[in-house]
Amino acid sequence: MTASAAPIASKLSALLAARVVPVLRYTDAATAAYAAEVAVAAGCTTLELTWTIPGVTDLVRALRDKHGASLLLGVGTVLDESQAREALVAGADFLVSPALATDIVDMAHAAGALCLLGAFTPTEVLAARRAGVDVVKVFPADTGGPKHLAALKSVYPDTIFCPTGGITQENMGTYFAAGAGLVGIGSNLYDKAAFAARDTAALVAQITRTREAAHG
Ligand SMILES: O=C[C@H](O)COP(=O)(O)O
Repeated sequence: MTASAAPIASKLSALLAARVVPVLRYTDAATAAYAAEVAVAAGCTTLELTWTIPGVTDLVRALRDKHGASLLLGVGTVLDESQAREALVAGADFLVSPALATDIVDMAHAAGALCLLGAFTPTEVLAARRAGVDVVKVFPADTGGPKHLAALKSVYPDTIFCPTGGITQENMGTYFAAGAGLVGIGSNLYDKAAFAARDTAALVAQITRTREAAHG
């Protein structure tokens, strides 16, 4: 495993400090690479690259080579041990699954990486906690909204929640108020017209505003 030697605790601190995790889900690697560079230019210190990006592990390596250990790189939509292993070998700092893929938690930790598993119900959150996850990804967040998150937080106050799915710059404050430790933003992070036009300056300005809003 080639995950950075930084201890898991410091990676968790860095993830929480970021507040917003850009979730890059694209069907081609070049578009994902562009989205990653825009996010970094806007000051994002962490990125989640979904397994659905062709050659995602090559992209992880390329971003690591270019930006070093200070950029916290996660691989998302990890569904099984084989994907987890490849992501960790590529140097992922964290793994994210949309579901209770409890078999990848110990693998991540053994490689010095964090693990975020998806859960939606109180029973699923309990299973995620028992598996030792670092953060529970409440997915899909907008199905239950901030009230659902607040209800989960009320019974699991020491769990770090990362609602993901339908989060926007406009609504993320309601999730933080409901107890989110951080949020994942995918399709709403980039203005679609600006992204299509590859208007980097506009995108950087927009994402900078989102980051600043997340820090209150
Ligand atoms: O894995 C998470 C989702 O792809 C992100 O959802 P979103 O695009 O609604 O933010």
